[in-house]
Parts: sequence; structure tokens; C-alpha cells
Amino acid sequence: MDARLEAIKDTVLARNPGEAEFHQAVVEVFESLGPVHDRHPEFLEAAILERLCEPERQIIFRVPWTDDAGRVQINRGFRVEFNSALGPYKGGLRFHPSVYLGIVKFLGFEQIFKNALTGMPIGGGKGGSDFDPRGRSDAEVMRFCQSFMTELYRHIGEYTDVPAGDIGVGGREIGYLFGQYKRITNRYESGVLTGKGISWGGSLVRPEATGFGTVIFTQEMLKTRGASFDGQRVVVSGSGNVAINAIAKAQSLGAVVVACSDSSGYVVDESGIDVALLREVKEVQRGRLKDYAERRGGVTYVDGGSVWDVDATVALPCATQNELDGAAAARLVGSGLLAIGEGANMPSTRDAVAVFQEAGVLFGPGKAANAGGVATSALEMQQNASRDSWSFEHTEERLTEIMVGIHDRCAATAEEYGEPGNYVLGANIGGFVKVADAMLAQGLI
Ligand SMILES: NC(=O)C1=CN([C@@H]2O[C@H](COP(=O)(O)OP(=O)(O)OC[C@H]3O[C@@H](n4cnc5c(N)ncnc54)[C@H](OP(=O)(O)O)[C@@H]3O)[C@@H](O)[C@H]2O)C=CC1
Ligand SMILES: N=C(CCC(=O)O)C(=O)O
Repeated sequence: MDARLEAIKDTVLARNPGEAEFHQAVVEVFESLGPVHDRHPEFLEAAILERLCEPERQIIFRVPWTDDAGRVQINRGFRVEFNSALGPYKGGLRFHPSVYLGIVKFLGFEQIFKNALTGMPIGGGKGGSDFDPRGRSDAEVMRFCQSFMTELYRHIGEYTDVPAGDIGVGGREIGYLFGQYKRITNRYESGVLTGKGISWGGSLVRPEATGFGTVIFTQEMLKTRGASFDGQRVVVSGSGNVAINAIAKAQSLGAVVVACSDSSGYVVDESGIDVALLREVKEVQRGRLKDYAERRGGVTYVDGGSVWDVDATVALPCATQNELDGAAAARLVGSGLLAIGEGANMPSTRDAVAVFQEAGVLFGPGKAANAGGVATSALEMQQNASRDSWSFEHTEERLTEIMVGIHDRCAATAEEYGEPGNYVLGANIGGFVKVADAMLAQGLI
């Protein structure tokens, strides 16, 4: 790493102690930006990087609620409004017991570059809570969401900060959050949240967008090697919103998706995952993969363990951060891996990324490959602003255009900076320069 950036990085890490995931996200970006600062000394003079690594606002609040037994529960809520150089803060809400400020900051930091790569007018932010919706009744989730929004509403708005879904936050949670926002503000402000229901302001394709977009980006990478998804043996981690739709899209392109996972274990289905059954089990019944295996029959369910023990020619990690380590990467490379597209945010550890890149595997980082979700959220905002709703076909066409554009921008930037095929470099530089130019123009704020 460039010595000047090394000094800045050390200061950033020292200023944010104990936030390992945030440090990981920062170091990866810094490792890409030396050549950019050689070309643009004005970025150093204006302390762009130092400002970029310090969120514009960090909000932490108490969320009290009562469970179905009438017991008082207390959770912690977060919203990090990281950077608004390109537009209102835009990023998901994660409800998971592992959420703490360091997780929210890593997600928000990645979101800045991801949103910039989409070319849409959106800044970067993220939020959430250590609340775990799993096993909770609809009524308990509703009461939590209402209490959470009773604090958050004063900080968000369609021109200020627009949350959406992430782990543990799907259509149900967005509905309860929106209802409480509307009740408090007495405004039908459609654009304040994205991922809304289709009948009350949501966008077609938004539920599918992240998974579809990850596959589209990975398909574009495969095309650079004269390949495609057709005939590929694919392994997907996770079985939530991103994973299920990535499986559906990959299969529509001729792949056989032979495995997926949840936090309890994974299933190997050599004939190909039955997507309709998986949706029924995971999205309707909110069940476990074990239930899928029992109903499917003739498949192998492995309790615990790593889905990355299953051979694949294409891997799509769609669960959570740091789920795929160096050892798993080496095993996948040894079993003939051609490409990996990150549907999740930062699912590969630093060691895993190094293994993939040294082996010449096509590696699509999450901030580029999984941007289809937030891009389609921006399309939802566009429809809300014009009080319009587009067809599925038109919206999917726009999503495809955006994802192909992100791929081409990353590929061209990597080429320009002398590392053709390095999508990590291309994504980091492509996103950073757009944000840095805007920050320079807007003065010292
Ligand atoms: N939703 C979106 O619009 C976008 C999401 N992402 C990222 O994609 C990833 C998945 O998000 P999404 O599909 O929305 O979330 P969901 O809650 O719908 O699904 C998450 C899936 O990952 C599994 N999972 C979650 N945490 C862990 C863990 N610690 N260990 C093992 N498995 C785990 C869950 O298993 P279980 O069912 O057992 O909980 C579930 O199968 C996240 O990294 C998210 O940040 C990226 C871009 C957009
Ligand atoms: N969770 C998301 C989607 C955010 C959004 O749609 O605003 C992400 O890009 O990580």
C-alpha cells in the first residue's frame, strides 16, 4: 500500500477500535487507491479519504418492545448515514443478533462505492438492530418495527435517507416500518423506504433484483472467457431473498444449482434445487432447509458444516460476511472453480480473495456484483417520484442494463489501471473517483 495511504489507514483503524469488519472493508479499498492518488494529488490535499472514512452521522438508539408473553424486551437500533455526496443516504436495515456498530459501518462503507457504481443519484448508508426476527410471531415483529421506527423516523425521508431490506428485513418488516412512519408523520411519502409491497408503492423486480443482478454480473464475467452459466455446476450459500433469486436466475440460464445453505446446515440436490419448493419452505412457511430436504426426498442434508465443501464450477455466496475463508477458496479452486459472484456483502475473507485472484478465478466483489438490489431500489424511488409503476419486463431490462454497465465500468477501469480482470480494483477505483469528484466540488463539509 502507498505510504501516504498507509498513514491515513492507520489513523482510521486507530480511531475505530474493535470494528474488525469495518477495518476489513477499509483496508481492501485503500489497497486499490494508490494509483488514483498519483493521478489526483488534489484528493490528498482535500483529505477526501479521511473524510470518506468518517461517517457524516452515526445514530444509535434504544428499542423497547413487549413480546407475546407481555415481557419487556430491549434492543439497540442503528443508522449510519455515511456519505451523501451523490444523493440521499441509501442502504438496507439488517435485523440479526450479530449486528453492532462495526457491522453497520462496514455495510455502510461498502454501500458508498456500490451505489456510486450504479450511476444512480444515491449516497451510502446502512442501519439495523441486534433484534432477531427468527422464531418471533408476526405481532412481535410488528411491535419491534413500530418501536424501531418511532425513533428512526426523525432521521429519514425520501430526500434525506431511504432505508430498505437486508438480512432479517424483508417485505413483512418494510410494511410494518412504513405503516408506522406514515402514522407518525401523517404523510404518504412513498419514497422514504424501498422494498415496499407492489400494491402500495413497491417496484416489480425489487424482490428478485439482488439475486438476478448477481447472476447477470457473473454471466458478464464468464463471457470474457467465452463461457456462460449454461451447463455450469453452481453452489449458492444462503437460502434467503438473495440466494433463492440467484438460484432461479442461474437455472433460467441453464445452470444446475446443486446446493444451498442456511445457518443450520446445507442441502445437496444433485438434480438441481427445486426453487418453487424452496420458496414455499423458506418464504411462506419460514421453515428450515432440513424441512426442504424431507419434503424433496432423495437429497442429502448436512447438519452444520460448510456448503463450500461441495464441488462447483461457479460459486455464489449469498449468506453473510466472511462465510468463505482461504481454505474453502483453495478447495473450490482445486475442484475446478471458474468464477465466483458475491451476492452477499463481503462474504469472502481477505485470504479467500487472494486465493481466487492468484488462481486467476473470475472474482466479482459484492459491491459490484450485488448492486442490483440497491439499483432497483433507486428505480423504485424513480417510479414513486413520478407516481408511476413500470412493467416487470421494463424494470428487468433496466436492471440488466445497469448490471452490464457496472461490469463494463469495472472491467474498463481495471484495464485502465493496468490490472485487466481485477474487478476488485475496478470496483473500488470506479466507485471512489465518482464520490471523490463530488466531494471535491461540494467543498469542505
Ligand atoms: N436484501 C438485499 O436487497 C440485499 C442483500 N445483500 C446481502 O446479501 C446477503 C443475504 O441477504 P438477504 O438474502 O437479504 O437476507 P435473508 O435474511 O433473506 O437471508 C439470509 C440467508 O443467509 C443465512 N445467514 C444469515 N446469517 C448467517 C450466518 N451468520 N451464518 C450462516 N448463514 C447465515 C440465513 O440463514 P437462516 O435462514 O438460518 O437465518 C438465510 O438463509 C447479506 O450479506 C446481505 O447484506 C446485498 C445486497 C442487497
Ligand atoms: N441491502 C442492500 C439493499 C439496499 C437498498 O436496496 O437500499 C444492499 O445493497 O446491501
